[in-house]
Amino acid sequence: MRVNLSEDFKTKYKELLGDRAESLFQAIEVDSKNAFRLNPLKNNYQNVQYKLDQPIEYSKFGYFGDIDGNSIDHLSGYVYSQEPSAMYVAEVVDPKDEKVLDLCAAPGSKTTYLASLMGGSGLLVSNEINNKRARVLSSNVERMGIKNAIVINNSPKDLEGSFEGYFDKILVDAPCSGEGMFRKDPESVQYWSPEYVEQCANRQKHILDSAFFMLKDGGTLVYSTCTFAPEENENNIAEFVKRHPEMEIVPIKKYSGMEDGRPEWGHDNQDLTKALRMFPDKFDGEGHFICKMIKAGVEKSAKIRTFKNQPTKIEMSYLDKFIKQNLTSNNLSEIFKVKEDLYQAATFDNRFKKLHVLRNGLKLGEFKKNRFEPSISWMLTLKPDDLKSVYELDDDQFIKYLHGESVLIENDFSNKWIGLSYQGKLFSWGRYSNKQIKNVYPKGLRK
Ligand SMILES: C[S@@+](CC[C@H](N)C(=O)[O-])C[C@H]1O[C@@H](n2cnc3c(N)ncnc32)[C@H](O)[C@@H]1O
Repeated sequence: MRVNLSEDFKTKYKELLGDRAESLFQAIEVDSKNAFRLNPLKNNYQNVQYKLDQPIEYSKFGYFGDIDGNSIDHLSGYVYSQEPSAMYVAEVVDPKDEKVLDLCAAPGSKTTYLASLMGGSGLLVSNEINNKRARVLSSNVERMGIKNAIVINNSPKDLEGSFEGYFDKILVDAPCSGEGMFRKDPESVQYWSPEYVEQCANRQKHILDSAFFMLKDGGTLVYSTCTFAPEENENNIAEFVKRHPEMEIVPIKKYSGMEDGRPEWGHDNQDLTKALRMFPDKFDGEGHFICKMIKAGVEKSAKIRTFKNQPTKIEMSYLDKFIKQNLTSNNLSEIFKVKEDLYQAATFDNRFKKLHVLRNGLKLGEFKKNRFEPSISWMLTLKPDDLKSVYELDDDQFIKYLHGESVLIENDFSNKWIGLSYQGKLFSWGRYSNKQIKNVYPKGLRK
């Protein structure tokens, strides 16, 4: 036995699923299939070293297969590893040029997928309550070259005060008992107990109520979990729509192997057949539940009160000089400063000022004594044509650079800040001086 399911767990699912329970238990013993997504925000984004011969039919960017976390495709944000079932969640949200809240967002699989679908338009608010996890979320947003996201670290309750009726779409990818992930992460079985399932259901209820409060009339709420537990899925949704009759469950397109939600597990609410379940004995992915709901009423846009904290004239001149020397054009807009850091904002809405913001849009760099120094986040959004100079590293130079070493080269460059690429993918700035590329790869990313 690879996964040590408890007797309580087995008894519960035998009661709920009858004869089918055995096939579920057997599926939990089988190795899960890995998958990854391409990132359409990148230049030539399909140009990756991995085979793209097993596309996932319900995902615009997903493929079955393994990726290597040390590969250039991963480091430069061309690929993101994601379990196949989880990929469908962002597709169900279907975000457009609008205000989207991902309320439980770390480590960022769904946020980065939402950003891929938004293609740089609209505002993506990626919130995570746990600070350590929020920082991982922020680094994934950076790696994937996302410009239109603000990453915040607050509790759902903290957000309510500022965002009543604000968002067009909200995703609650809730913290759950994780039963659907047992086969991918067998260790997690040890945390399971009937009481833990109840605790999760109770926490989810509060998160859902916060989401309801922040959703605009006519807005869409998508709720998802990676657990089988009816308490956390159908039952929670049935009670939620009872508390908030303005919410209507709406159908989700189902692909092969996807099943209807079970009304008998949720107060016999027949609308739950419109929700979606993925069980690993019938579906090529881990266990998941998704429900989509719409809030009654006509959409009206929340008024935005703006703030700005502009760089000084002299700082602007450092930035202009940097751009003139190193870039082919100046496409920046909406820039603002936080301490010495310069950002291109995802939002100037005042409401975010009170929150714990980890990044608002794109960090461009920072002002040092009498100059501007660019940040890697900016590089991860650039294309080779945006830069005056790009240097393609060979295999040895790439390994050295990732270690934090400088690299000697034959070429001469007339400018100082050059784009470094490997296998045609930009992944870092390099500081050129006298036939040497000085290492500026962030210490935390070195290998
Ligand atoms: C299932 S995970 C989210 C996964 C993420 N959406 C992704 O696709 O990468 C749930 C997240 O909810 C967070 N969380 C825990 N308690 C919470 C609470 N009371 N309110 C909001 N989020 C909470 C956890 O820290 C965790 O990061």
